[in-house]
Amino acid sequence: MTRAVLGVIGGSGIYDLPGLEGLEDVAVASPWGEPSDVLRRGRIGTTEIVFLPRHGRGHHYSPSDINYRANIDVLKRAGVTDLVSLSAVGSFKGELPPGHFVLADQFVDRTYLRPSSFFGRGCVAHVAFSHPVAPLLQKRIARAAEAEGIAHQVGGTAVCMEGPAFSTLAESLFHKGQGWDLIGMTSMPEAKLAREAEISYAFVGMVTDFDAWHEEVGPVDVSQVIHHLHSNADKGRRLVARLARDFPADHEPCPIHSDRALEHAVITAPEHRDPDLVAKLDAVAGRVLGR
Ligand SMILES: CSC[C@H]1O[C@H](OP(=O)(O)O)[C@H](O)[C@@H]1O
Ligand SMILES: Nc1ncnc2[nH]cnc12
Repeated sequence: MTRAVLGVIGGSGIYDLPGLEGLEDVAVASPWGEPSDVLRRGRIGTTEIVFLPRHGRGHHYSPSDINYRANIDVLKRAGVTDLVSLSAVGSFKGELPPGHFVLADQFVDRTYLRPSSFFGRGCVAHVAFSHPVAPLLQKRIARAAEAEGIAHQVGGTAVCMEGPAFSTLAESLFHKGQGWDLIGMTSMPEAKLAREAEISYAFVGMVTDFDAWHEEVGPVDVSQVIHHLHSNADKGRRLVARLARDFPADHEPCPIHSDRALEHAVITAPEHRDPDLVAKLDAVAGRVLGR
């Protein structure tokens, strides 16, 4: 049995988690570079929580500048077993208006400026990623949303764009035409890296706008986005508090093996592995690389 540690990545508008007991800030070093901020550790009830604001406190990293590898690496080093990603998103559906939460479980990666794997030359690994979200964690979040009376949809597809500018009208109509639900700028490569690090991951998209497609609403209005960011942030914090309150003491083995994703993934023969890369992988892949 592994003790559960609930990680929370706060997105735009969520730079803190009030209500943590026994709070301490811990600067965790990573061989992958600078994470977005120090980790804030604490407890809600008996559940251990580790919180990291994705853009840093003060929001100084743009979506393309975030060191996603360092963020996931330090969360792994802190013992995080289950990770909830909170993210402000645009919606492609009239029935998913600002204020709605969407527990997306599919992603389309349209980013192009971000390293998206811990692995590479000298240690190649291929993890399964057809189902990026851990179903038991998603179910627990859905129950917490229900209990808190937060309007939400379970499941959905989020496209991740590079940003930081919002989409053109043509892009927005194209994305909507695909039948996708949401657009954001940060789910990728975060979700992929969590899988490589064998952390069970779930995503909460908190809708702030209708992107650019909506004829009556028009283009994204940043002042409206910020208004909704603030009201969503309060609900997001309530959601996490409820999730934590009812969280099991031990990590629940993931039925789709998101917590064992590296079991057969490393393909480079031991004698051909780059010792420097293997050393950097101590936290993420130590379980299978024998470190
Ligand atoms: C302020 S709206 C655009 C900004 O908000 C989202 O950030 P996050 O996913 O961290 O909540 C979006 O991805 C953009 O970075
Ligand atoms: N319309 C949008 N496009 C991309 N990211 C977003 N985050 C919030 N709203 C967004």
